[in-house]
Amino acid sequence: MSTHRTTGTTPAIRTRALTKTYGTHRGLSGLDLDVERGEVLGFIGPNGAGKSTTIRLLLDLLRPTSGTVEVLGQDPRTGGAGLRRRIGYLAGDLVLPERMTGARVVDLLTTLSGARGDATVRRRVLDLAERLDLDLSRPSRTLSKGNRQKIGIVQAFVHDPELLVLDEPTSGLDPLVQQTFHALVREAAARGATVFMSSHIISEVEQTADRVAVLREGRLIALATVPELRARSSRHVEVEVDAGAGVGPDALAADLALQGAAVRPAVHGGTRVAGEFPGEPADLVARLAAAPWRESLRDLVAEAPDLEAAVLRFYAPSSAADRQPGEQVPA
Ligand SMILES: Nc1ncnc2c1ncn2[C@@H]1O[C@H](COP(=O)(O)OP(=O)(O)OP(=O)(O)O)[C@@H](O)[C@H]1O
Repeated sequence: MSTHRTTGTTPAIRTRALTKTYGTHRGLSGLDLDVERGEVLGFIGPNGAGKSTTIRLLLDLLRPTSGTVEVLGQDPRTGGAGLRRRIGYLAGDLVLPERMTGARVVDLLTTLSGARGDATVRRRVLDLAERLDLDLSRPSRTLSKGNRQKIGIVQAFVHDPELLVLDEPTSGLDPLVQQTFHALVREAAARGATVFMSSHIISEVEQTADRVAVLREGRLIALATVPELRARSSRHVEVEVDAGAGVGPDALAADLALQGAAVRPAVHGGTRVAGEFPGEPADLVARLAAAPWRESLRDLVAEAPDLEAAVLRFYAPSSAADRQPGEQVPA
């Protein structure tokens, strides 16, 4: 295992005005981003937002048009093999040699990344394969997309790198394997590794990410912690009171400050409304406790906050146009 993780004083990743254009086409525009050591950062954005471009710039697979990038305190351009060995990388467009077995591919890639084929690494390969339910004895060409992706995950994690850079890592994985993957990310973070992982949907990163950076059309349009996003997103709430309470739907919605309230069929023959509650759970409890109809409450539903909806507001062209890069999620 590496001994120099969490000892660095510089961020694991630092970009300043990082820009990449493809001819006249914009790939990434002026990215300023610090990813702290030991942090899990979810890098999300719709197709074509510039996620893979950023990742390739971090790994010196692409060169910036302008701006700077530092990875583990070094310039990826000059860091060479020494720097690469400290990084576990899963490519978004993973291509595997068709005839090689999973075991051979992992062996080759771990050798290239500098992890010698010692007993610790061999044990780690077998452990990862077992946890991911991956048969290493089969040639890559006979594997499904999800099983190929597992090979990519094994080779990224096997040498316990200081920094994991993962491009759409859960692509093709079934929900059970996704849970195993999230556990691997949490374990890596627990030992002090930094994880930079891209996705186009937040639900894939919210379980593990400390912060989420939202990219759209090559620009960083939001950077927030998951709790901040959660606090700023609304939750779907339904309340139902006894018919005998004589409370109308408008009063119910007003007492709870529900947004976009609509009348719903009442399960128990009373009055039922549904709407979005934008505050914290404690605010909802306080409003319920203060409501004149609280003794007549028959049913209550309060769903988990919809982070997807909160983030989708940033994807909408109108919301992004005037926002500055890095601006926090508004309330
Ligand atoms: N080699 C290239 N030549 C020209 N344009 C490119 C090239 N690579 C990327 N682009 C363009 O740059 C923009 C950003 O692409 P990028 O692949 O970084 O986005 P992404 O966020 O990773 O998207 P996805 O989620 O679809 O993988 C897109 O408009 C894309 O068409």
